Amino acid sequence: MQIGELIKDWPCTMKGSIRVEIKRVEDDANLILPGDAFIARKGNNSSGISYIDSALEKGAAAIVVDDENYFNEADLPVPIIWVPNCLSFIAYASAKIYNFPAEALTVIAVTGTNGKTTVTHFIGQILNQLDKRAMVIGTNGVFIDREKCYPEMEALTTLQAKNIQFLFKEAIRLDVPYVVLEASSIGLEKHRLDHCDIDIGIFLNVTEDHIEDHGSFERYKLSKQILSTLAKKNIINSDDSVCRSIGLATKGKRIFFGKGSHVDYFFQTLVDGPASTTCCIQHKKEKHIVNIPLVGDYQCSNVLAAISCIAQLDFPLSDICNTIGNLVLPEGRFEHVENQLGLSIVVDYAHTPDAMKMILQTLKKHTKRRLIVMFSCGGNRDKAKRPKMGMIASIYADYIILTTDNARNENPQQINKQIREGFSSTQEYIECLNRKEAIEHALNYAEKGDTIVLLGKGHEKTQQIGDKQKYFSDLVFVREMIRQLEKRRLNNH
Ligand SMILES: CC(=O)N[C@H]1[C@@H](OP(=O)(O)OP(=O)(O)OC[C@H]2O[C@@H](n3ccc(=O)[nH]c3=O)[C@H](O)[C@@H]2O)O[C@H](CO)[C@@H](O)[C@@H]1O[C@H](C)C(=O)N[C@@H](C)C(=O)N[C@H](CCC(=O)O)C(=O)O
Ligand SMILES: Nc1ncnc2c1ncn2[C@@H]1O[C@H](COP(=O)(O)OP(=O)(O)OP(=O)(O)O)[C@@H](O)[C@H]1O
Repeated sequence: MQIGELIKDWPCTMKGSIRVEIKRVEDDANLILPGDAFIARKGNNSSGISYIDSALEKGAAAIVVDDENYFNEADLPVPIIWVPNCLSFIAYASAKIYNFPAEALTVIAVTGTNGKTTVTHFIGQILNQLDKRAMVIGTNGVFIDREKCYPEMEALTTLQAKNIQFLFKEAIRLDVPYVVLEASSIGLEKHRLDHCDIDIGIFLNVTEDHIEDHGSFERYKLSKQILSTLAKKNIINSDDSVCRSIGLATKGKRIFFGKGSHVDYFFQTLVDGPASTTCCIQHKKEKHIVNIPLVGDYQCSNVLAAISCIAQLDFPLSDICNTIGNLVLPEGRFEHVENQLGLSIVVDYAHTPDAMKMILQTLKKHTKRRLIVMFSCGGNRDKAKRPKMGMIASIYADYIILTTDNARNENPQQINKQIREGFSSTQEYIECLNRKEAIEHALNYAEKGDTIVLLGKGHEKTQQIGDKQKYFSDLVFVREMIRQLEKRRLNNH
């Protein structure tokens, strides 16, 4: 596409020829290929302007900036364009280069502090069972019909706009009509979901997370709210007060789901078992009894979010309800680890106060003996949630193992000290900073009938210490340790 065509409907100023051919838009100079337009945007760590020379060496055919002074003074061998905001331009230009692919797809975006990965995967699984192909994009990666693909994509909850638009184009090429993606507050604020032609937006819950990134809870909420303006129809959890207020302020079409019988789709828990939950799902006068193979009211709410969404795509509610018995959680979410030690061992991704409360409340209810909780909090972010998570852990746990969870540039001992501010004075705990040793300690400390829950890392395969990502997987390590313990106990008999 010629650069003139690319920018003709966008506010901008240009120097140079409008006839230069552009293949893609790219904001990382390291990834520039000949014929790309390099978007030299300001970042948190550096400015893309420092990388213009490198982009030109790699064959950039045009440069886009949002720095007016640089634009005025620049004298480059290729066209240069000034736009008011590079991030919003990159979303538009990526969509335009691929001929606005989202318009040919059904796009569903799920936001919320917790449950986005879970609900996007549920929607994908239900669509598959209804014989529809679906692409799911989010924290755990990109999946087509439950197969992981595009492993080279950066691990973000909401991918950069250039990658989302590329995947939309891929979905069309591969004949996948539904794309379900996670909408993080950061992704929404950074325009990654602009020009995605979102058919349905889903609001799960808004509690505390990323407050330091946004500056305040109010701004975090406003970032989430952006989705309600991008989506043609919004599906809102009426049990969450912030979501409800966003829903009520929405001018477009909206559907509410939750526990109250006054909402469009509601559920009532009939049997709350140790491995599954039986619910009555109701829409107007239509009622269905479903057996959800999951525990916890919050999971029923996640399932209802997915059901309400698919029902809006004109699938009969009875057909949708028939698929619920086969739902499985994504990797690292309430994942039971098989063992012959007589223990219940769960790996979970909870890393916010609300998520922690949900999982610990659920586990406590179904634990035969003691609940042993291993966790810490991430470094360089959201300090306020540390004592809150400490308090929640202390309410439910019989024994706590404080460890390290992406301490980044902070001292993990200091992080754990802040967590302990929330502990009750009688709380039994130990600190094992080495995560491997912490898991080992949990397994050695536990006795038959106890429940161990390893929180915070879920599916993740790395631990960030300083600026380095080191390999670590709770799931891999705990399985390995269990095997060794089982062998040792067998030999001792
Ligand atoms: C806050 C945010 O959006 N950060 C992303 C952003 O970084 P940045 O804007 O600070 O960019 P920068 O590093 O200062 O660089 C400025 C510009 O120079 C370019 N550059 C930089 C270096 C270089 O050698 N060459 C070069 O061209 C960069 O590509 C960029 O265009 O652009 C980077 C390059 O694409 C991303 O890797 C980075 O995401 C980082 C990995 C990240 O951790 N983001 C997190 C905070 C994030 O987005 N999280 C949300 C929420 C998750 C949740 O809900 O838990 C998510 O949706 O994932
Ligand atoms: N509806 C919910 N309400 C509160 N907590 C939840 C809910 N659903 C899941 N959780 C908890 O949150 C954890 C993370 O779930 P999930 O990965 O689905 O959320 P997410 O919003 O995608 O998280 P992230 O944005 O960090 O990727 C789960 O392991 C579980 O402990």
